[in-house]
Amino acid sequence: CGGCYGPTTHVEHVRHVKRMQPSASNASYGPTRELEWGQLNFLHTTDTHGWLEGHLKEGNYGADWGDFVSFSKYMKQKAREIGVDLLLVDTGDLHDGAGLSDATTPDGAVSNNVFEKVDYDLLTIGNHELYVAEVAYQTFSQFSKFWGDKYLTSNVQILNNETNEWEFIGQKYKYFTTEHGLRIMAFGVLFDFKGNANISKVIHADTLVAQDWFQDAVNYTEPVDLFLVLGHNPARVDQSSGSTFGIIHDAIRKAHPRTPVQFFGGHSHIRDFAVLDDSTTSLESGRYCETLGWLSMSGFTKCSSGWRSTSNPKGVPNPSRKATVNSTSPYKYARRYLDWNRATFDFHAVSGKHEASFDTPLGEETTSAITTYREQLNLNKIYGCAPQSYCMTCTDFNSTGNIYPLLANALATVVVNETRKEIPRYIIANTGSIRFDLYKGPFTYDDFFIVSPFTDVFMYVPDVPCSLASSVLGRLNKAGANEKRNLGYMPIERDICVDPITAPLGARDVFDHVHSDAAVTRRQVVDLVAGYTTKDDFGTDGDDTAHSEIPHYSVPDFFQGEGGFDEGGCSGTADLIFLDFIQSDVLAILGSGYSASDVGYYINSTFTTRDYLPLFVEQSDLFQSGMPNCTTS
Ligand SMILES: Nc1ccn([C@@H]2O[C@H](COP(=O)(O)O)[C@@H](O)[C@H]2O)c(=O)n1
Ligand SMILES: [Zn+2]
Ligand SMILES: [Zn+2]
Repeated sequence: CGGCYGPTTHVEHVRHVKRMQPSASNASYGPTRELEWGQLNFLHTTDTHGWLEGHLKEGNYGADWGDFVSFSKYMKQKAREIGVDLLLVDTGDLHDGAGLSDATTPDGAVSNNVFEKVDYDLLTIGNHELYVAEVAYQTFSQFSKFWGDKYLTSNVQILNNETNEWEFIGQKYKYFTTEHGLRIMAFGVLFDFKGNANISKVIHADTLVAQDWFQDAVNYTEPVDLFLVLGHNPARVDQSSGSTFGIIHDAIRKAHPRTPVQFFGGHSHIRDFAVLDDSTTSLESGRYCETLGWLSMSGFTKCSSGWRSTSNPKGVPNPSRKATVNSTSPYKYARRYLDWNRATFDFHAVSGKHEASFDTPLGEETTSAITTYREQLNLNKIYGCAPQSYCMTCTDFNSTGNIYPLLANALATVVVNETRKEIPRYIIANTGSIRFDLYKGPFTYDDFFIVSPFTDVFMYVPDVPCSLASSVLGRLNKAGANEKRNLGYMPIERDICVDPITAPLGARDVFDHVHSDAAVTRRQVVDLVAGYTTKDDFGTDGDDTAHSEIPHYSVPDFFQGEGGFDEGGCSGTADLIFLDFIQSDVLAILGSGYSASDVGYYINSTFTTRDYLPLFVEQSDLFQSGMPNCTTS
């Protein structure tokens, strides 16, 4: 391809990138260790956020949902062959992050159909299924009905608009017996989310555990060999994570001091594995179809559980670690974070077995359906050409390689009310409204959703004294975002501070390396592709493919664009513009002199965070000068 792009060659480029995924046959990159299979095994997805096409610009995460359909089918067959159980589980956040889920009305209208091709055993709901009433109703009336008793929402209700009664969106719990006899009690618990549309209710964990039905399920009349808790909830239970798994764990432990409890979490978008006690562990499997989580455990006996197969499958490695060093419990565990690419799937499926491919007819149909939907939604249409890559956290917040200075410029340039354009303005957004890096080269319709998927409206307070207006950003950042404060949630910063000048592989190089099509080719020079380098409670060997570390710089909670100022800066008054999503944070900073009655639409009720970047890209020389022959090189 040689880096050549144009409206018609882009799709070919996309296919080309998919074929450039790391090859399992090249020993210098990719997985090298077989998975440990236990008696009970899990494949876990979370926070897919519509990325079902896979990462078209990063070969290392380039498998699509069809590939996963095929791989998961293969793994289920393998589990049967070796006489063990394999459960497929998902922990929510299906929307807001890619064109396939967000370019339809409502979000998820086609992507949910694609998602449903995987034969999940259990699923639970994420906060992104609850922000918008229409999406919540779609989840209730379609998605939940499709999955039936597999969709667990132990603490989430919706107002049924036909009966006017509050109903659980899915099932409260599920008691079932696996193919090999394990008796499992499962729950699905969303963190104590407060931003849900008011047609839904999130029952907080401390209330949930006191409810009669929950206590009855924990003290079930039938035997339980394992409690399984899926939750859109950080896996790690510490004061700063905002996870409510600790409350659920305590409630189960009060009744069952030794029965194993297995948690699967999400929401904080990280790879993590936490040990809660001798027979309780908790796995979180990343985000955006970058990670497929693997958890296996053994230790069930025929006399003390319903298990009726061999104690450990033969011909494969088995879980070998107790949860804690001094554990007296019989359970042993293994966990792995698989990179989401075909080479990884291939390695764990067909490699060395002389089979041509792990693809199944349904997997291939799913891939074709994704291609068709993308064409129908015009997701490949190119709107501009990014002259360089801009990342969210791999460079310093104020540097030219960071996305926020670019977006501050975009806010200043295009968020303008023509009738007030002479009035100085501060435009404040939350950094969390930006969801992904922006890559050098063709900037497509899909990329608008990938970078800024939400529909948060630009509101404003007119004529705020400059002394006050100019202080709001700093004070907001000092206070932190309301949403995080309510949750007790602190972003989990990796303990990395890499100086781009002195780092062995400098920040700039790492960024280019990670984000370039040539990344995989360059592995011969740098040995490892940059990516996840996970440390969890079992150590540093969880990443199925070893990576070199990506620099990570922290970002404040808010950023702003400034427009309409003359050389003297702000004197007199200014318009204070902000997103409706952060209105309560802004009013809290403005203080008692201001209330919601002072707030109006700055442009109109439909101009949102989805609109400003497209406008900027179309208007700006920065993004138009490389057109129409846009290249990545
Ligand atoms: N309308 C919205 C909704 C959410 N956000 C941002 O997303 C964060 C939550 O995302 P998760 O995938 O972690 O659940 C939230 O904290 C906001 O930063 C937004 O900006 N606008
Ligand atoms: Zn998420
Ligand atoms: Zn979430």
